[in-house]
Amino acid sequence: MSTDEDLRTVELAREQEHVSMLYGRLDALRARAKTGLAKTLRESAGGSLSAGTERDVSAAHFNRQLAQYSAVEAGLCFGRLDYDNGEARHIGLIGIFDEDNEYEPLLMDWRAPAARPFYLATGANPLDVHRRRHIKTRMRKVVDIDDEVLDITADNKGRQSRHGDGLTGETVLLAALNASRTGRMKDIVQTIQGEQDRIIRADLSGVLVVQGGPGTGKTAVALHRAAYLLYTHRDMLTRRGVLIVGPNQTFLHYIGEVLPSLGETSVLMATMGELYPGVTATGQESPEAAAIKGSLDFLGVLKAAVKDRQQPPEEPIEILFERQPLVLKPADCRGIVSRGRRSRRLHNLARPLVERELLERLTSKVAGKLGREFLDRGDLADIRAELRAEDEVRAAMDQLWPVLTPEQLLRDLFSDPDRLERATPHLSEAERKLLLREPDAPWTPADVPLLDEAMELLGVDDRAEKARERKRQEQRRAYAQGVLDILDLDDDADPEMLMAYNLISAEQLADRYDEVDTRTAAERAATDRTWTFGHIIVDEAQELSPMAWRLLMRRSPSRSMTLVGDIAQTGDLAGANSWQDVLGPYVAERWKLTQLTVNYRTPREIMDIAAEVLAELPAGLTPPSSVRDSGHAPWSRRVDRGELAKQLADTVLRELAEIGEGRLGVIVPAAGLAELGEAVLEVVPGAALGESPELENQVVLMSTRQAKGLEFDGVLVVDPAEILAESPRGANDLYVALTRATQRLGVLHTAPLPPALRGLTQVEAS
Ligand SMILES: Nc1ncnc2c1ncn2[C@@H]1O[C@H](COP(=O)(O)OP(=O)(O)OP(=O)(O)O)[C@@H](O)[C@H]1O
Repeated sequence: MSTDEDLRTVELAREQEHVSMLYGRLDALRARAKTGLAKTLRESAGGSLSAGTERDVSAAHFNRQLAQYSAVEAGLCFGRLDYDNGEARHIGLIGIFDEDNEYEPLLMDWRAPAARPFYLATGANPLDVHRRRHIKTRMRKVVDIDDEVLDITADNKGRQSRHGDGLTGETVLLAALNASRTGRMKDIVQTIQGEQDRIIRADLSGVLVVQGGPGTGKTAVALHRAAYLLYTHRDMLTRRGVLIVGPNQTFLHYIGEVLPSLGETSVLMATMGELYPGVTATGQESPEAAAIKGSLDFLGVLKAAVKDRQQPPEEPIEILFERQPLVLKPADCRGIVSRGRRSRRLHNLARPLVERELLERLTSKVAGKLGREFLDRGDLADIRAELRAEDEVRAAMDQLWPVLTPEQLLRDLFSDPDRLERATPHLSEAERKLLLREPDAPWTPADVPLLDEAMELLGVDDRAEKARERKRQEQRRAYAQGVLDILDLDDDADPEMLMAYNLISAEQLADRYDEVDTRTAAERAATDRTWTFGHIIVDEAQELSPMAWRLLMRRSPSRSMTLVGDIAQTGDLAGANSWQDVLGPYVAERWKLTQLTVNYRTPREIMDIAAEVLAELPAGLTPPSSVRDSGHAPWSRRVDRGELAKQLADTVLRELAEIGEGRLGVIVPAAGLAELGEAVLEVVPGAALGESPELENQVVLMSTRQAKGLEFDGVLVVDPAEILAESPRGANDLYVALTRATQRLGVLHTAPLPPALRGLTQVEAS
C-alpha cells in the first residue's frame, strides 16, 4: 500500500472514532428526551393545580426535541475545519457539547457564525483555516473524506482547490451534482458555495431579492436560509414562524423533506392557494381569467362589488308592524344607506350605524301614527326594541345593508352577470365571460388573494363574540375567587402565615385554567388569517400576481422577506416583469438585490441551447454559467404529427435505457397532456402524470407549468413551437422546460424548430 493510502486509512479511522462518539451522544440526548417525556406524562397523572398546562408545554418540548434528533440522524457530522492555530472543529447538522467538560463543543452547528469558513474559505482567502475536510457518512459509517488545503504554505503536500477562488469542496460538489435524482430535494449543507452562503446568512430585516437563473440553487438557498434564520433568531421566529410560499403542491412535496432534515419545525409551507384559512382552492380556470383576477384593477372591482351591495332600492319598502303598514320611501332608504357610507367604516362594521338609522326612521314613523305627544323616551325605546325583533325589519336591513362574508361576496359576483357587469366596467364582454361561473364552483388559487382582500374591505363585526368571551373570562375569575376563598376560610390562622391569596390572585389562577395553546407557530398560523410572520420566503416569486403580493405584504408588516426567483422564467400572465414593479408600491427603493450566477443543475451543453432562448426574452439577463459538462449533446428529432405518440413512447424507452437508475421528465404542451400521457403509460405503466404527479416515479409526464422548479436526469421536450405559441409567455415556458435536465436533453418536434433551438444536434427518425 502506498503511503498516501496508509495515511488515508488512518484518517478515516480517526474520523470514524469521532463520528461514532457523536452518534453515542446523540443516542444519549434522545434517551434523555424520551425519559423526560415519559416522566412528564407520569407526573401529570398525579394532577397538581397547573398540571394540564405544564404537561402540555413540556410534552410538546420533548416531542420537538425527539423529532429534531431523528431528523439529523443521516449526515449528523459532515465536515471539519483545521485552523492555523492547530485547533480543529467538526461541523454538522446540530451543535453537540461535552457537558462534563465545560460544554466544550464536540460538533459545531453549521449555522453558527464560527462555521462560516466551512463555506466561505478559499485558497485566496483562507480565513485562518488551513484545511477543510468533507466527511461522507452512510448509516453512521464514515465512507469517504475529501480534503482541501487552503493555505498551501502550511501543507504543500495537499491539494488546492482547482478553482482557487471558485468552487468550495469541488470533488464533493461534483459528486453530489452528478448523482441520480431521486425526486426529493437533497439538502446541500455540505457543499454550500460562497455566493450562496452570503445570501443564506444575510440580515433578517428588509426585503432581499435573490435573482438567479435556472439551477443556481435558489430553492436550496431559500430553504437553508430558513434554517439559518430560525437558528440565529430562534426566539422571535419560533414565536412568529416562517412562511415559505412555493408554486404548487408537487413542488412543496419535493422540498418538504429538506427542512426537517435541517432540524427545523417552525415553518409553514404553503402555496398561494392555501393562504386563506378554511378555503381549499382546488378549482382551475384559464390563465387569462387568473391574470384578470391577479391585476391590481381587481381591487377596484371588489370595492365596486361591495358598494353594489349597499344600494338603496328604487321601490319603497313596506313593513307591517302591529298590523299597520310602515313605508320606507326611496328617499328614506337613500338616507339610511348614506349613513353607512358616510361613516367610512368597513362594510360589516358600518352595519350597526345603518341599523340604528333604520330603526330611528321607523320609530319616528310609528310615533307619528300614535301621536308623539303621548310618548316619552322609554316608550320610544320600547318601540325601537320591538321593531328590531321584527322579521320584516331584519329583512329590510338585509336588503339595504347585508352582512357579507368574502365567500358570499365573490360567489355572488362571479355567478351573476348583472352584478359582474356593474363591478367591472373596464372589462370587455369576452373577459367577463371568462370570470362567470356556477355559484357552487370550487375556489381557484387566484380567488384566494381576492377572498383575503374582500375580508379587508368587509371586516368582521365580532363585538358579540368578544362580549361572550369577556363573560366566560369573568365566570372563570369568579370561580377562581371562590376557590381561593375556600382555601383561606381559616380566620384564626397566624397572620404571619402565607395564605393562598398572598401567593396567587384570582386572575392568575383563572389564567391557569385557560387552555394553553401548545401548537407550534406554524400550526397556529395555518388557521389564522391575521397571523403575521417573523419572516416570509417566497420561491418562484416571479409568478405571484399583484393581488397576491398584497396578501403577502399584509402577512409581513415588518417587511422581513426573502424572495427568490427568476424574471426570465415568469410563466403566469399576471406574474412579474421586473422586481422593482413588484416591490416599489411597498418598499419604494428599499430592497436589496443579490444574484446567483452559477448553474449547478444544467450541464454546459444544455445551457448553451437555453441561453439562445433567454437572449430572445426582453429581461436582458445573462445566463448562469454551468459548473460542469455532461458529455451528451442535446438532440432534436422531427417526427410526423400522426406518429408523435408512438415515437414519443419509443423514445421514452430508449432514454430510460440511457439513464439507467435515473429519472426522466417528459415536458409536453398542455394541450397534448392527455393523448401523449396515454401513449407513455402504455409502455411505462408506472409513469406519473396529472395535476400533482408523484415525483418518485421514474418517468413523469407534465406541462411546463408543472415542471417549474423540478429537475430530472433526462428530459424530453415535445413540440417546442407549440409550447411557444401556447401562452404570451411561451418563450419563458420553453426556457424553463429546457433547463430541467441534469444530464440529457432531447427534443421531439412535429413543426419546424423555433430558430433559437438551431444549436440542437439533429438526429434522423429511427
Ligand atoms: N452548493 C450546492 N451543492 C450541491 N448541490 C447544489 C448546490 N447548489 C445547488 N445545488 C443543486 O442544484 C440543483 C438546482 O438547485 P435549485 O433547484 O435550488 O435551483 P433553482 O435556482 O431553484 O432552479 P430553478 O430556477 O430552475 O427552479 C439542485 O439539485 C440542488 O440540490
